[in-house]
Amino acid sequence: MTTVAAVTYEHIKTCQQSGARLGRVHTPHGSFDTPAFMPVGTQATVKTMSPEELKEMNAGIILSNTYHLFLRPGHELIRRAGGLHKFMNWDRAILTDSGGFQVFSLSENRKISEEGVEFRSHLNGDKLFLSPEKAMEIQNALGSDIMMAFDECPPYPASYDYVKQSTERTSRWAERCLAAHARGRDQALFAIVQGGMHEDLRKQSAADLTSMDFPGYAIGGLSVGEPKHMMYEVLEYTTPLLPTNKPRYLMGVGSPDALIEGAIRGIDMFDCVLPTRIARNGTCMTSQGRLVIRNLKHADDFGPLDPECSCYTCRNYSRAYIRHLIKAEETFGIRLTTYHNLHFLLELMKQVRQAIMDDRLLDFRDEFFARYGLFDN
Ligand SMILES: CNc1nc2c(CCNC[C@]34C[C@H]5C[C@H](C[C@H](C5)C3)C4)c3nc(N)[nH]c(=O)c3cc2[nH]1
Ligand SMILES: [Zn+2]
Repeated sequence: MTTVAAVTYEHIKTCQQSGARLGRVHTPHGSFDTPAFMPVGTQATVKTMSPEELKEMNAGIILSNTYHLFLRPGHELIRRAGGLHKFMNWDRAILTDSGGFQVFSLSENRKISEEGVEFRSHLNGDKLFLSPEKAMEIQNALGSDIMMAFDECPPYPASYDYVKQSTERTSRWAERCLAAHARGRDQALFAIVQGGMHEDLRKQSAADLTSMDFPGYAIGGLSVGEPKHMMYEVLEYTTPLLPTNKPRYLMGVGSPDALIEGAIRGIDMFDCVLPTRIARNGTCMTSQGRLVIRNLKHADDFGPLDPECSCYTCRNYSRAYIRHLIKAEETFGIRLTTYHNLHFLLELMKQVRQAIMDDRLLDFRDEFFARYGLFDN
């Protein structure tokens, strides 16, 4: 695993049929192929998975989070532990989100100002404050390979004027993040393009941020309840505004269909809680679509979750057994569904990369949808 001092993007080829790109992202903790799905580890763990299991399924990068780790156990403790990699025994790449999104989705009575966001902890009600500078301090303490700029993800729907004010503030915050980011560390700071569903605001945000020359760019403000076709339209006019020699990360996406459609529109990196979250109530992604293991019809089905899957769960356990564990609320049950769902998405991205290599990603999409049925969220 070659490691490099900073984060760089290596373009390998462009799919002649779809325009999607095959690449590799190199980081101080190893490289990963793109388009890539990044398993999410909210509280310094990908729930119920060990680092060894994540490596077994070839996860090259995982996500963690400023907001949750700031609240508990506190970033200073993790700094004293030697950083997040050491703390959670993960020696591959880590990306941390900046916390802004979670303040809006988790905490009560938050107050946003030019300075930053004041909010109450969703754990104990303590009054807390996040700002571009604070978000940089926390992520520097965590030692993640890729840090995200502190931004505001506007709610959907929102007025044009609200999105305009918010997007312009996010650009000013990005400048403050750059200034505050401890220089000389081998951590890469990615900017986050906002602008809601408005082409002129997306253009303005992309122009502001690309003029500051970040090593990578995320597209934020999507997957916030807007119709899928709207998200794809925004991607179609936003991705081309970003440099081709740097990674593009679509935040909070997504379901299998959205991963394929995003790759077709030039996205390299994705994160989504879906596979781990739905696994905890026994819902599994399979090559034939969504499978709810609690359904009675699986009670005496001694076949695997997915006959086409080669994962540890599908090689060793039956639907009947997994259904029993989930009904009995045995934690081994959600370990098995989580392992399978993560493996499914990581495998799907491997097939997407192969389809790009073979210049046939649009054909792959049609074949996938024909068998899968559109995943309904
Ligand atoms: C779902 N749709 C969506 N997500 C979004 C996120 C969070 C990405 N996931 C990181 C996250 C978020 C939570 C849950 C897990 C762990 C940790 C806390 C980090 C993934 C976003 N994050 C930022 N900074 N900005 C956005 O515009 C944004 C838009 C999103 N739209
Ligand atoms: Zn499986």
